[in-house]
Amino acid sequence: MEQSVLKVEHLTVRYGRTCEYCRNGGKLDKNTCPHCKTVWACKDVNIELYEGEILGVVGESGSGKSTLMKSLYFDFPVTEGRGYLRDYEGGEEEIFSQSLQQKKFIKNHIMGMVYQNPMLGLKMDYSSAGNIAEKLIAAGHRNYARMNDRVTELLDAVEILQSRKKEPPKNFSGGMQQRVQISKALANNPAILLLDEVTTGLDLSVQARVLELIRTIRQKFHISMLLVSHDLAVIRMLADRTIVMLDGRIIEQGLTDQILDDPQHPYTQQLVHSLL
Ligand SMILES: Nc1ncnc2c1ncn2[C@@H]1O[C@H](COP(=O)(O)OP(=O)(O)OP(=O)(O)O)[C@@H](O)[C@H]1O
Repeated sequence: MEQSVLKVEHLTVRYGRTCEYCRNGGKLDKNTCPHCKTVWACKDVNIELYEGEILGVVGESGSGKSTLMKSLYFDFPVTEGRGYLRDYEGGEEEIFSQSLQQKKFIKNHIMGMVYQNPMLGLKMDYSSAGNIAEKLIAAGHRNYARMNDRVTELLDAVEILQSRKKEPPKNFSGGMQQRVQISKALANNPAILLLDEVTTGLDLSVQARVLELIRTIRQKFHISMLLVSHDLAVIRMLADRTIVMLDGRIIEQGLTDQILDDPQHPYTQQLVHSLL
């Protein structure tokens, strides 16, 4: 088996102080402790992401998908669990326990994130080129000409006209904002791209272009992606393998075709059949 680029073991994220009942594995009401009301947003999640693959994460609203992505990107702390990146200290160092500075290094060099809400990933008042340059500078770039070349290359890759590179994303349509966000996330050639519901809320035709772009980027840059979506059509189009989340836990995983054509868990069956 080839080496994974990302390995996550027993990831748990909870909101609340917990009580003896839920700490000892008492039955939850969906993801919430009936006694102390602690929310177990992710519980004992294990993931391996391999080089060049797209791993889909699907599940209903509240199943823990965004929590998983945001905790992988260190947007908030995990309660328990371990993570390892092939490109960080050869996969030998646990990432969640690193210092803030090391986490920044990982975010600037090894992982890129594209949020559902472009306001979380972009400075809406900066120029698009400035947004990308910010990411390059954070990774230590200082040479203006080289940065300018890289910005040109990235905007070309996401099909944003060079004539618009000085415009701020707030002037752009939702689909264009997502493309600027993708170019910013790719700025420092990360090994891994995290994509959190990136086409949700876009018109169907715009959605199709963004999805096509993601496919092209995977082929061109051979980048590994973790792709969260509640939309099975998006998952079918892009993901090689898929994990299904319910109430903070992974309940089923496998090759995407297998999961969608022959779901085993009753919840996945319901999810798939509701689309037929
Ligand atoms: N700050 C918080 N405090 C308490 N509970 C929270 C907090 N943030 C998220 N949750 C809860 O954690 C659970 C997982 O939420 P999360 O946003 O990860 O789900 P999701 O699958 O991404 O859903 P959606 O698609 O609606 O964003 C939900 O029950 C949510 O209410």
